Amino acid sequence: MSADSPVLSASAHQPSAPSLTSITFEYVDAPPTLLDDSLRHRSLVWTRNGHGLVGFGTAARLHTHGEERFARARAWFAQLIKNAQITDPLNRPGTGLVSFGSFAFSFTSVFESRMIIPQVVIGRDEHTAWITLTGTAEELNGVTFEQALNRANKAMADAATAEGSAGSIKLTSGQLTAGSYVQAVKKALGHFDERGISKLVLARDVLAHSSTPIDLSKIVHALTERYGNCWTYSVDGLVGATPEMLVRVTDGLAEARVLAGTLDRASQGADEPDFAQHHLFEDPKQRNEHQLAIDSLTDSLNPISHGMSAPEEPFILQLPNVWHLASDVRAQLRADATGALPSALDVAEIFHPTAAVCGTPTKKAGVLLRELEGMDRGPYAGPVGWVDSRGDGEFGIALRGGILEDEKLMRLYAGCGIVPGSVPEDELAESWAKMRPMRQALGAE
Ligand SMILES: C=C(O[C@H]1C=CC=C(C(=O)O)[C@@H]1O)C(=O)O
Repeated sequence: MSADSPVLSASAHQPSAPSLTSITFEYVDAPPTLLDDSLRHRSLVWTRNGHGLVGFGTAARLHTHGEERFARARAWFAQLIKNAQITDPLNRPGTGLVSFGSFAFSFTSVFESRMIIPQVVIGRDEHTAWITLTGTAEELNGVTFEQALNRANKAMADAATAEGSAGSIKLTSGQLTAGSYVQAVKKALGHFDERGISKLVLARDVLAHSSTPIDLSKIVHALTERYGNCWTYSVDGLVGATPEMLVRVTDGLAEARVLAGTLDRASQGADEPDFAQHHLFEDPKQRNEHQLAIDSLTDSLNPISHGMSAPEEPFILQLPNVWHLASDVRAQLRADATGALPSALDVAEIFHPTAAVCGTPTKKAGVLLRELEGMDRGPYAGPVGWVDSRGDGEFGIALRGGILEDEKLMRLYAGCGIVPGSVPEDELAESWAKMRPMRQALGAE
């Protein structure tokens, strides 16, 4: 098996699921820095504080789009699990057969939502580490741990890019210039009453042109070092570090981190120690924006769960670039009539798009944001993460990131929740603050 093995792929029109074999080995004396050491230009990444998954190569993939993108992905993955031979002595979240996934924000997007089963997965959680190989039965017949380790090392070498000197970065406007973003925010505020909208999240994009090929492993390293508390992701050129967990499912327990309400840390004066408390936690506009995001999540979670716990008040999440109002919500998922619990992918579909990335009410906000942004968000603000054959998994919201459009060009995105009382120029400044992690990772500031 090599990165050049024929890829078993399926398109939206021919969703065929191959017969795969998947073998997991415990990696007993793995170094603590295992995941950081594994990051490469073309690796698939989901990591936080040194835990998570790094994948290499493609054993199978599905590309799909449109309104049925999640349903097709779920059906394909279910069929694939049914056909698979899985040997997994660890039986933990992220071991055994795993698929990475990245989904377009909108059903109108030309971006192809995708599921990718890597040939090699290196994983680590707080207790142990592992290597999973996935391929045909023939390829994996009699494979030992030492061979698995060799294959992992080979996959890492294949996924690396030639070291290039760090290039210079130039930022230019994307589909929405700074001026047209301010105008869009003004227009949004003017439409709220007549359209019955209480919150709209408007995004914009910026292009980062590099003088040399962009090495994604350098970006991912920079993000994990500085934003270790966020979930760093890299899937087929979509890369970033999101602070927002759409849903983590572990054995039927669903957990989400809802964010809405933002303050740029660069705006704090030296003589204002309680700055975030005053300007974020005690600000009625910010609290309203946050409450709308909580309501949207709990409305989606209620019908599929019981025993929900949501805090009465948010906490202040401090990141290197911004503060956010944050709330951690958890609930036990309900089994369906057949006794099956919803998977992380099922729940991601149900939650998407939350009011943190679309608005309230969802449908009306979605229509207005397409009108005012006039751009294709691609996978920005869509679910990104992984799911395993048990249904455990994690999907974050693809924020604070960018998409590699060609080897020297990356498109960065950021959006801001607009509510009555929002000041357009402040929202533009906030969008810059939200792009800071990627601008720094690219060396653009
Ligand atoms: C839409 C984004 O952030 C969301 C998440 C947290 C706080 C937000 C805000 O305060 O506007 C946004 O709703 C983005 O980073 O592109």
